[in-house]
Amino acid sequence: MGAQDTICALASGPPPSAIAIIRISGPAVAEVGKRFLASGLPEPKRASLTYIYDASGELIDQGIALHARAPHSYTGEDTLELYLHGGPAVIDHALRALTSVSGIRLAEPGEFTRRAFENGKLDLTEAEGVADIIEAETTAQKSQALRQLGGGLTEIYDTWREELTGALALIEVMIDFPDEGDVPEDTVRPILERLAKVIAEIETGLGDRGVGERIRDGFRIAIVGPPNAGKSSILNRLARREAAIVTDIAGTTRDIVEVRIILGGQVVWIADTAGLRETEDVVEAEGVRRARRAAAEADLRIHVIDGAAPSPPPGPIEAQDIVIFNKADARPAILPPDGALPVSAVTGEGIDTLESWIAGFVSQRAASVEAPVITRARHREKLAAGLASLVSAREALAQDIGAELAAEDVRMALRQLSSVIGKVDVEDVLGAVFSKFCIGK
Ligand SMILES: Nc1nc2c(ncn2[C@@H]2O[C@H](COP(=O)(O)OP(=O)(O)OP(=O)(O)O)[C@@H](O)[C@H]2O)c(=O)[nH]1
Ligand SMILES: [K+]
Ligand SMILES: [Mg+2]
Repeated sequence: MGAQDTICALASGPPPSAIAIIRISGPAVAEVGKRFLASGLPEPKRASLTYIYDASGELIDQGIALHARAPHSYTGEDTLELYLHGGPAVIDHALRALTSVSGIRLAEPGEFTRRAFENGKLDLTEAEGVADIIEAETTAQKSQALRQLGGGLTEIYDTWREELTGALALIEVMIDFPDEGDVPEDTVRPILERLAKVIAEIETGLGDRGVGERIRDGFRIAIVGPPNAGKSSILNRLARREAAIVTDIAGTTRDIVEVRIILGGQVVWIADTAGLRETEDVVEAEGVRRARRAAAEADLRIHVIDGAAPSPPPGPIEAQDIVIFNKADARPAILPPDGALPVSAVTGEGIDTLESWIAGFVSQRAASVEAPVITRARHREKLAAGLASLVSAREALAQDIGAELAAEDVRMALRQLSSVIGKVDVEDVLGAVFSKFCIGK
């Protein structure tokens, strides 16, 4: 897929729609204007109403053409957008006509944005912001994507890179003038200060409890408790559908059943899990193992006490966790413990309160980090690796012979940070990032 190809795609939603936008980018745009548009290629950035014909002179549609000249376009190449009537026959005719021209083909997913990246219009985190804003379902996701698209992460990484480049230059001075006796403290101190600043900021970024990733991908909540406590019944209440099987047989749920809902303005994944108990049954035991893992990985646990047969919770309860006392409709065997929310999955009692507790938790957690530095696992991995290199550079500097090692570590850290924004050897990363886009973006 050479950059000399001209690409085209439907950029608007699936037909039928009021308007279909067909996007074309690449060197053949001028030819398309000449061959297909009755009034020729319009002036850049001036909308022009025109008839659009195919190569055999058959009318495709009447529509608006909008042209942008390289490099003043989204992709950085010559582009043309056609606003047509959004019917399947129109779209099909237009795309067939365009791709019949040699050098014009249909775009791969994300290829327009990939070209924008390759032409320096966007860095990688900004390109990810483009993908995220299209996927955004909540206002929180949208704001986060907009911040990223606007260079919010780029700015942070650029500051770190600048700081580290400065540190590296100072270390190289130490290496170049090695035989002046002991390295004076004045030489090392500014280097250590720079490293310490970046290390502290990356540590803060990594210690955000995954808020940026959760806003983007959803918060994780696990419903846990003994068999037959009513966990699946609670899940079904929250999901407002029969997502999980409910029976009076203890050990009904084995696999994790996950439901995605929006609460407190956040995407929330609620996982129903197998009842926790010792069991000889291999399948159930595997379910229990998965339940424990889901509980450990969740941002919040909902511990379900069986009001009809209470027993102490089998798993650890963390400060933020919610404890509910289910089957409040049945004559409870004991009073609900302090702080436990009486609920009935059968009558629906207490479910509203449970939802507002969950909403309160996720909106508070989301607001606990003002501007997350990490919004994807990809960022987290690179940052963690970069941090390790910087810590090792700091240790090396503490030793007399360590300047060479420290320089290598700082260079390594720079590479890790640069790859987040796509400034170094990123071919593998690019494939992974852009293939997840929709076609036409
Ligand atoms: N009276 C009453 N019964 C309930 C309530 N919630 C659940 N039950 C009943 O309790 C039994 C177990 O419910 P489930 O939702 O399958 O319980 P579970 O915790 O998912 O069970 P396992 O998956 O086997 O661990 C079923 O017969 C439900 O109808 C409730 O609030 N009140
Ligand atoms: K059950
Ligand atoms: Mg169940």
